[in-house]
Amino acid sequence: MSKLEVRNISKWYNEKLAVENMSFTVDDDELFVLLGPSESGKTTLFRIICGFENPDEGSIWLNGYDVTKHEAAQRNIAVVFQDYGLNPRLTVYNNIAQSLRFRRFPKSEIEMRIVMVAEMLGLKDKLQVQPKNLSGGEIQRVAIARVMVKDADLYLFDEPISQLDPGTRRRTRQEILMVQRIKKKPGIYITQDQFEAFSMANRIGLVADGRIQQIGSPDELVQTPANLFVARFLSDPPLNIIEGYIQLVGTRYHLRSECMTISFPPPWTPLLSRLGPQSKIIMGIRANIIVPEWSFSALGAAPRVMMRAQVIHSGPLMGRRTVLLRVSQNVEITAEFKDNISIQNGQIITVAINPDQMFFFHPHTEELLNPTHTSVFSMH
Ligand SMILES: Nc1ncnc2c1ncn2[C@@H]1O[C@H](COP(=O)(O)OP(=O)(O)OP(=O)(O)O)[C@@H](O)[C@H]1O
Repeated sequence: MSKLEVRNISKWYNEKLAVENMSFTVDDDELFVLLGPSESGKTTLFRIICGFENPDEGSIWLNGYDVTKHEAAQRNIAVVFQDYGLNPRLTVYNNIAQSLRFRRFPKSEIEMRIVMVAEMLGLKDKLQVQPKNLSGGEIQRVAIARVMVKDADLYLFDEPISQLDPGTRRRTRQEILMVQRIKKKPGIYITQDQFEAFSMANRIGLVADGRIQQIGSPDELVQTPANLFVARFLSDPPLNIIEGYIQLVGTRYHLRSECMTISFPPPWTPLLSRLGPQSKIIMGIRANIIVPEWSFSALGAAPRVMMRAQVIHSGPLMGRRTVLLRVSQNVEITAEFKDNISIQNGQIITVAINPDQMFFFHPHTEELLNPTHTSVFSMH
């Protein structure tokens, strides 16, 4: 068994709690992506896992052993750093060989491993070159080659491709996935880029303000975001956020906002009654769930909330159309229509939203309110 366990890690820098009670495990053969905005605590946790920094609380377990007190060199971890960490005075060959020499591998074994990895990563002709004579993509591949020659218990990648052009990024992502496939060990990949996270991760740990906001597969995070932060972070175009107030009419709760009224089916009643009368609720509406009148047939029998809207602005976006709509005097929302039908500014259209695809968040904690985790509107 080779597995990483991060248990209740916290780290303070003076008054600042950089990492707060973070816990997760990464299994063999799994690539776990730590995704989050700048200053969310990713690098601090990464340094603690590597052994460059001590946690104030919690422990790190590798292969069933507590390695929290082990020096970095005692942990068998392979790392690709953000700045690649190559030695500029050494050739590519010697940069790759460094860690194997440190571990006293025989010369012939070192050569065999380097030749094999250089072949795989297209670096055969560069082995005698110094890093200053390499392109950004080649430097990146040398950094990957250095981790690939090792037999580590854990592979870590800290924002390794943020400085590369899009084509080289794509290639490098494939190479990192190849390391995972070949090594079959736990891997952690750190990034601020949601596209990168979604294209690589088995599971994502989304972090903000030093805390893990949610852990799950890419689909789980998109379909059931734990809170408003997660829903916003994973929405592009940005999430439409509308506030409404609940009202009990007879036995049923309604949510009234300036632009729409939604009648909640009975499974919502216990949850809404706990919020109290007239409580605020935050609605989150992704741009791509707003359906224009000419596509209503696609909704079939799905429940829908209808709104009249005036087109303020519309612009093409890679085969789609992003449209800014005014749906009431003070509320504008962004919709994303799949078809490229021509729309005029000022035009009045009707749009529909399936409330099962909307998110409702607690007014104070901003956690997702979901009474059953199923599509309750469709059933009533
Ligand atoms: N050595 C340090 N001394 C003091 N504060 C620090 C130190 N390292 C990090 N911090 C603070 O801890 C918080 C988390 O920083 P960290 O570098 O872990 O975030 P990050 O998510 O990796 O950000 P980025 O993506 O920009 O690298 C930040 O507020 C940062 O200013």
